[in-house]
Amino acid sequence: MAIAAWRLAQRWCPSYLQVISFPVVQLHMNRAAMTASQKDFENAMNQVKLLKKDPGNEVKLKLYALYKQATEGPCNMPKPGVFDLINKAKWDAWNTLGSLPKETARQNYVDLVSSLSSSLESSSQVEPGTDRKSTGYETLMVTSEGGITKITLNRPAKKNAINVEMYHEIMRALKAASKDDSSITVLTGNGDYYSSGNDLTNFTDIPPGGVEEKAKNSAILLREFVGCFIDFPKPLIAVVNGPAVGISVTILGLFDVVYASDRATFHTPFSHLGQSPEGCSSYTFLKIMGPAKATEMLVFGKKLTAGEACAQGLVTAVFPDSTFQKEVWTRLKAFAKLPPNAMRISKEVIRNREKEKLHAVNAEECSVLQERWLSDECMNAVVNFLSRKSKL
Ligand SMILES: CCCCCC/C=C/C(=O)SCCNC(=O)CCNC(=O)[C@H](O)C(C)(C)COP(=O)(O)OP(=O)(O)OC[C@H]1O[C@@H](n2cnc3c(N)ncnc32)[C@H](O)[C@@H]1OP(=O)(O)O
Repeated sequence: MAIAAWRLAQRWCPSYLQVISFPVVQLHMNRAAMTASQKDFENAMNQVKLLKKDPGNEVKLKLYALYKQATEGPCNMPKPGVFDLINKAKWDAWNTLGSLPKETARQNYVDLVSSLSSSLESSSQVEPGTDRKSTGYETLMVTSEGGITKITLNRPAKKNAINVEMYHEIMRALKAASKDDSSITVLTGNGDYYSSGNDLTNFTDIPPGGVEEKAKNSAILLREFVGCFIDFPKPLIAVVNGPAVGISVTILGLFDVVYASDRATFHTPFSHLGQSPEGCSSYTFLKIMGPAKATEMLVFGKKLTAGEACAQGLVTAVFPDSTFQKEVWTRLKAFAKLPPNAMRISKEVIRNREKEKLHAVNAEECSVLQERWLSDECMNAVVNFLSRKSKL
């Protein structure tokens, strides 16, 4: 069976990636050490064998990298030479995962295979209604299982920077999650980052109307995006698997629960970028941590550790990175078993009186930002990042 999968993989792989073999073979050697999640992992390997279409080199590299990370940990091989194209591509894919814990890699592997299984017409028989994967997302992985819809930001090579497509896809996924039969919704990131915030290349695609039109369109998009979080009707949980920057931090004030790995950091460097706060943080952060602490973050760009963010109320609980996924998902699975209508109505009672205020704050923040994006301070910061002169 393993050899058949390997042959299939070989058939899929065109020229320069031909030696990327699927890690099914090694998996069979590890059967003895199987745990519950190891079982899921093996099921995922079997799913791969049932795919009828080639998922493409990018996906195959992701599968390879996640397998290596899940079984061997962070990339420990010397970097291949520039002319060794195949091994360099594999090494790059693995190395991009940084210090992603083995358990997370295993989970991400399972999620990736699940999303492929639906989109590439798996021939396996999946019991209807037990484990649905949404297709048609380029920048996300979306799964719905056991009462939990999980939205995973999936641009790990770009530290899950949110490009225009991802803004739209997150809105679409949230709208779908608000209507599906899941009880709770989770947002998390694939790879070593939760998200590096707004993709700074968003500012480079200038329409015929020039930078003013770009700023206007961006403000409209941002307002709609944040509005989806304000209005989201079910319990919304952030599983912050690694560092979070910019808008991925500010919208946390609109989540109901925020769980963080102790590897996560929280950074809103708006002044450094010539920008101003969004995601309703100019209101929610003040309520959560008081004006002085909020000012340190939002005006002076102080980066918080997960422990500090928890002490200040932005984060609900922090877990050691090594047990993060296990501990968090145990909790989430228990929450998902609670009566869904009671949870939705309780959220409504807690949040509804603030909604109008939040929409007004959102509108004001977007209008201020629309001006900021046209400032020299902002344009210089973006140019400096894009010309590799500065990072956070
Ligand atoms: C519609 C518009 C709405 C706007 C809403 C307003 C939102 C505001 C914000 O979110 S402000 C925050 C913006 N984010 C940043 O300024 C982060 C910029 N990134 C960095 O400083 C660094 O990349 C880092 C500290 C996050 C990580 O550093 P490091 O570990 O050294 O990794 P790399 O820099 O090599 O990154 C790998 C790869 O990812 C690309 N990348 C990372 N972050 C972004 C980003 N925010 N935008 C675009 N690209 C990003 C980086 O360029 C590398 O790409 P490459 O491999 O070189 O192709």
